[in-house]
Amino acid sequence: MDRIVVRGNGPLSGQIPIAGAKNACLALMPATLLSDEPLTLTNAPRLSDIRTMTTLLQSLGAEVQALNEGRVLALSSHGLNNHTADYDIVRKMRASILVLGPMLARDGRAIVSLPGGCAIGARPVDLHLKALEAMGAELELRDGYVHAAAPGGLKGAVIEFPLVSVGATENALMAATLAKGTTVLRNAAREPEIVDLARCLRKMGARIEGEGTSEITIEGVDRLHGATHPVVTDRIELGTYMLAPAIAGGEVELMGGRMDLVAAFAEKLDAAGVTVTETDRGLKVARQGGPIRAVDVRTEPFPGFPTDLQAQMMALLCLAEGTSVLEETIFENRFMHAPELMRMGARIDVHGGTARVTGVQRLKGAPVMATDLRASVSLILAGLAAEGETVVSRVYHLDRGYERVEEKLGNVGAHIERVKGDG
Ligand SMILES: CC(=O)N[C@H]1[C@@H](OP(=O)(O)OP(=O)(O)OC[C@H]2O[C@@H](n3ccc(=O)[nH]c3=O)[C@H](O)[C@@H]2O)O[C@H](CO)[C@@H](O)[C@@H]1O
Ligand SMILES: C=C(OP(=O)(O)O)C(=O)O
Repeated sequence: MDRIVVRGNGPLSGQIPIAGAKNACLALMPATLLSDEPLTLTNAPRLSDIRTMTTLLQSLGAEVQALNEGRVLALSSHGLNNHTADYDIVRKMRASILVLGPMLARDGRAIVSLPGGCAIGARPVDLHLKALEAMGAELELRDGYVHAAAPGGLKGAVIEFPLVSVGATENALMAATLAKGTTVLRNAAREPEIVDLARCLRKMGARIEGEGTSEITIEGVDRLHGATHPVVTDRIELGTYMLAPAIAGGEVELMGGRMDLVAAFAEKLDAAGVTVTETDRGLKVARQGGPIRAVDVRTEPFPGFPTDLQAQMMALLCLAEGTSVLEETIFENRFMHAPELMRMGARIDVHGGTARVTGVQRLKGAPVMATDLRASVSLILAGLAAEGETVVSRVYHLDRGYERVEEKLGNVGAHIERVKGDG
């Protein structure tokens, strides 16, 4: 397995293009299951998670062609001939559960493996299942699979989520587009990826109002048709690369970046002593004159500070003047990067969902590894500012969500390379 080797070498300068969002694309791809007609997604990111969703959809009999070097995905569910999403694919990626709602809505049946927990938490899918049950689905859990049936079709329902779930909102939203009558989703997730999915579904003929607010209303229609849709910018890739000049110094322009996607995060950067300005091509990020300042961070559903940027923000705060308190409220076990950062000289105390980070003058390179995607990239960011060499192994986590990280950071002056071999 490959490793990423980073050598801290001072200020960065130049431009980094930001790709389409992994988490939007992973919800948009299953939307193809709602229609017989082709769905074309442009601005798709080239990531292993996208290849996993491709394999899953193909296993169901859908066609997925990657065109233009993977930037365009041409999907069609015309030949759908299997309604079972197999454990061997689903266990690799939790977003696989997003095929459940669409398959059930279109054909009245679906069998989908339960995804199981993962490194950052237990991550149950009870809210996805309850929402589908409220729409009239009959569900049975057998041998690790959800067996779902709605022989007479799904029916509109009022669904109030007890907590905000991105995935459950997406599954219910897709299912409701073909349900009979009106569905109201209350306490719905407001993430930009939800808005992007709703816009795509509307292009396919769905009748949806309220996306981006906590109440979404969907009038079911008889059928959806084909569409072409560009995947929204990846706000998590954007935020990650915004942290590169924040940590290493210098000035970097993030091409395609949008302030509305990262407003809560940019506010914390500003408080930490990092300037973010809008340009006509994206966002420009530069370190202000003085040291990095400690800031407190609490992760929350959008529009709050995203949990998917908590690990990367922690890397910055390891070098701040003073003590920062980071509170993780979304996932119960999302501080696995802390012990690895401590191996690089960071001072961090973790108690339950809270981490206290006391800034140090400098970090030192070390061999490190991570057990999830954002933890991995936080170690690369720390490596940009560390003395000596940082070697990050288990790079397959990184490849789930970052395309060519070494190329993007290398182009702005970072000393970073991918070494092929054992990891
Ligand atoms: C592919 C994708 O888009 N992944 C994102 C999505 O994950 P995902 O959609 O899985 O995350 P959710 O928003 O559903 O999870 C939020 C919280 O709700 C809990 N929960 C969720 C569903 C459920 O049925 N029952 C339940 O208890 C989860 O365990 C978690 O504690 O949103 C997360 C929160 O912004 C992000 O970190 C992930 O990157
Ligand atoms: C947690 C993440 O992804 P997933 O929900 O696919 O595990 C992430 O993108 O940081």
